[in-house]
Amino acid sequence: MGCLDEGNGEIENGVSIGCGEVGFEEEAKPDIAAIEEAVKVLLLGLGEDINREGLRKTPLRVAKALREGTRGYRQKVKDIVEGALFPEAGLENNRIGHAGGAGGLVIVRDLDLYSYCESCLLPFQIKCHVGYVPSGQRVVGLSKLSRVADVFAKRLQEPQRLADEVCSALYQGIKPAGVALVLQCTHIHFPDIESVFLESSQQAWLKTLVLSGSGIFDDRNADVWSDFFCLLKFKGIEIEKVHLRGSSDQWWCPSLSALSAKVSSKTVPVNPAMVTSVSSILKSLGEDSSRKELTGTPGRFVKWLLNFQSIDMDVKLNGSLSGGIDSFDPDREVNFKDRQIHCELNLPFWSQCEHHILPFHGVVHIGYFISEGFDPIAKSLVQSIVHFYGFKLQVQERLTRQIAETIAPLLLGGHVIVVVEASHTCMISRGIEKFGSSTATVAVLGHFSTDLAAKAMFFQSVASATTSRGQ
Ligand SMILES: Nc1nc2c(ncn2[C@@H]2O[C@H](COP(=O)(O)OP(=O)(O)OP(=O)(O)O)[C@@H](O)[C@H]2O)c(=O)[nH]1
Ligand SMILES: [Zn+2]
Repeated sequence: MGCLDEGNGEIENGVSIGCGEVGFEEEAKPDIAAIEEAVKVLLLGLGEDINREGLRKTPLRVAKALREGTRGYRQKVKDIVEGALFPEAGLENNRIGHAGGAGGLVIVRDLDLYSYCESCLLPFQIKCHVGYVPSGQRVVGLSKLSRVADVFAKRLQEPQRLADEVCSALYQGIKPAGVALVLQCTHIHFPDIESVFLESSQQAWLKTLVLSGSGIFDDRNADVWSDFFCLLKFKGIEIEKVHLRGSSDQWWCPSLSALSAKVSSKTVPVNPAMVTSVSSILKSLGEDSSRKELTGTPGRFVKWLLNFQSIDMDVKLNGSLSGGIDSFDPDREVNFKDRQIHCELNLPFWSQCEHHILPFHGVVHIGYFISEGFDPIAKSLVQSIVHFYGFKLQVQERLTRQIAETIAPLLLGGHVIVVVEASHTCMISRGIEKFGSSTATVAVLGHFSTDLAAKAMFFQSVASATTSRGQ
């Protein structure tokens, strides 16, 4: 079995590689109790009752999720790679060419990883493609490429540094001819109340792609890179078609964008006790909260969280509700002879699961009957109702019910059906880590609970809208 040689390389934030070891100088174990106390401060800052049913265990769940999400600080590359280097012959009697353990390119593609964004503390998704060119007649166990990538993903990260750290650790750990990485990173959009109400068509995702190479991949124009991209193309990953983030890109995290900084400076001032508690969470995780990339992070995370307090939104919603409906006549029943089903489909929403304070987001579909002579509810009002209930600490079933119960009184007879489709970061980035999973919930009021044909008609409209959304 191959063994690791001494290798020293300094990686930023005090983490160094010594004989393939990667980890903080001292063993940093997150202080779960301290993180729980800090999360309670955040919940109180949102105007929440920390003793209510859904939130009682939330501080502990959040502390466990953060500990899990930063376990990389406590793992060592050496423990992963050592014992997983296998002797593998190259070409016989030195024929010209390269293959096997002496020069045959190896790539593991489509590794799903999650990391915490160091700028805003939200989890971001990574599609990782990692490859190397073996040398010295030995190859590494394929799973170790993913495990080493996960060591660095399970930290507070930024895409380019993540790619460079994995590349460097593999290059030092395996001692191959070269290592290369392509990371396709996806960050949830960073909505703020103002801009969300202005243009609800905001896309929910921001994407970037970064590369890193060492050894024979050092030179971006080396032939071996075109071999690497060809093997990615077989999986439909066309680098040319993906925005390759360069140094000119002024920011990766949407919370750093000028728009977000400008708009959010207009929203409620950030609560200093909440900012201090996020700084204490960073310290409990063993991070150096004074390192330049982290100095603004607590404030940016609190600004994100303040989207989910419910205080001033009530005013906003009631204002539009009372002014919005003038044709409402509670006694007039729908004349089902000439009724139609009006659908509002693919209304975007963002929310935070109250169990883990992690985003879940997706789309809302709403159907209701309208009669001749009655106008549908203004789409902007329906979208405001969706955002009003989205921007709270929620569970998806409650969100679905609340939207239906708020819309029903605006309708003749109150007949409404609501479907919410969402992906839950808490089920993808941690815990069961089921990438690609999504949850749908339904609320039916009045006639939709008995009129199966009407319900089927609505579901059909959603199905065609979903296909057109390319889901
Ligand atoms: N019904 C429902 N459950 C949710 C929602 N968001 C998060 N959850 C669940 O909340 C539950 C919390 O369960 P706990 O066992 O207390 O916490 P946990 O140990 O973090 O759970 P795991 O996610 O299974 O690791 C999990 O099963 C989550 O999937 C939601 O919108 N609706
Ligand atoms: Zn971010």
